[in-house]
Amino acid sequence: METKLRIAVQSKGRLYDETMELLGESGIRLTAVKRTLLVPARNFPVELLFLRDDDIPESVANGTADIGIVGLNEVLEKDKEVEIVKRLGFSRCHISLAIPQHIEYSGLSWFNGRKIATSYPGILDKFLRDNNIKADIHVITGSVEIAPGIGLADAIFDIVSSGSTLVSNNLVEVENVLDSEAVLIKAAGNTLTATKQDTLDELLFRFNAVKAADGKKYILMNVPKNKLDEVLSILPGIKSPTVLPLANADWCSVHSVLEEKRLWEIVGRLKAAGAEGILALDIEKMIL
Ligand SMILES: Nc1ncnc2c1ncn2[C@@H]1O[C@H](COP(=O)(O)OP(=O)(O)OP(=O)(O)O)[C@@H](O)[C@H]1O
Ligand SMILES: O=P(O)(O)OC[C@H]1O[C@H](OP(=O)(O)OP(=O)(O)O)[C@H](O)[C@@H]1O
Ligand SMILES: [Mg+2]
Repeated sequence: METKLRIAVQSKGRLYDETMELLGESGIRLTAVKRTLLVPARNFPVELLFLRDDDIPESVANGTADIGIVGLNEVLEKDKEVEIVKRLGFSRCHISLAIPQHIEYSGLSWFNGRKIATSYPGILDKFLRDNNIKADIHVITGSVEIAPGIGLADAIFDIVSSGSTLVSNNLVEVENVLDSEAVLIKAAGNTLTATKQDTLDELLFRFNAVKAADGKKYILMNVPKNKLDEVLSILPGIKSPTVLPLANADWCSVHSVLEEKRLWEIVGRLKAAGAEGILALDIEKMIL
């Protein structure tokens, strides 16, 4: 029996790079650069099945793959028998209704009787039914944003991230229907073999360690002992900061972990409090 955990991943596109980065940071090395559909890892009992993202939910539901990494939007759109094991926090976007900028939006009822272009008819149909709106859904697979401009539809329902595609097509987002991100899925109600479950547990453990380190910095500094209390009161620390003696008995070395977004604010306060020789380092993994 096959003992390798088979993971369906996007073969190219928006999810590909970050999926491969996450697997790489989790220590998984592939046997060869992909060009074949199925590539085993050389140091971990997994193999990657490279697919179009549209096919990932079905491949997991029917057991072709054991797990998959795909956008939540595709999972909901395809509506296959899969369950979400973990939200992965990358490829964040939302799926929204947008209308031409010049229109004064009066609320959801504006969509009654309108024609909406989308690549996500399943999610849109459910949203419209839940809100008692009767609109005409026009399915197109790409370049959805140009539909209103060429008279193909009154509005669109599509992926929005920075919003720049909307702006360049003179559209404005009026309803955010779904917040999406990459998710790890498995077949609903299906139990993996004990060996594959062990592999999945180890994989999730590593993903958590990679994610915990994300956006964190390790900082260390020299502090005069008479300023130690003040410096410690500035540091948020995970539990409590490490304080180590130095050759000069009047000084000590303080180590801690900070959120990167607060780094400059905290460093400024540490300097003012008397800390010197402050170093801020990247953290690769954090095992909590
Ligand atoms: N601009 C964006 N910003 C962030 N995430 C996005 C963006 N566009 C798409 N995504 C996410 O990445 C997923 C894959 O997008 P991509 O454009 O690669 O899909 P695709 O063209 O359908 O690819 P495929 O060829 O595999 O079918 C989307 O389903 C969505 O979850
Ligand atoms: O809000 P924004 O940051 O502009 O991102 C949104 C756009 O990104 C995606 O398209 P992508 O750029 O992947 O091109 P595609 O049409 O080839 O999918 C999506 O289909 C939107 O069109
Ligand atoms: Mg696709």
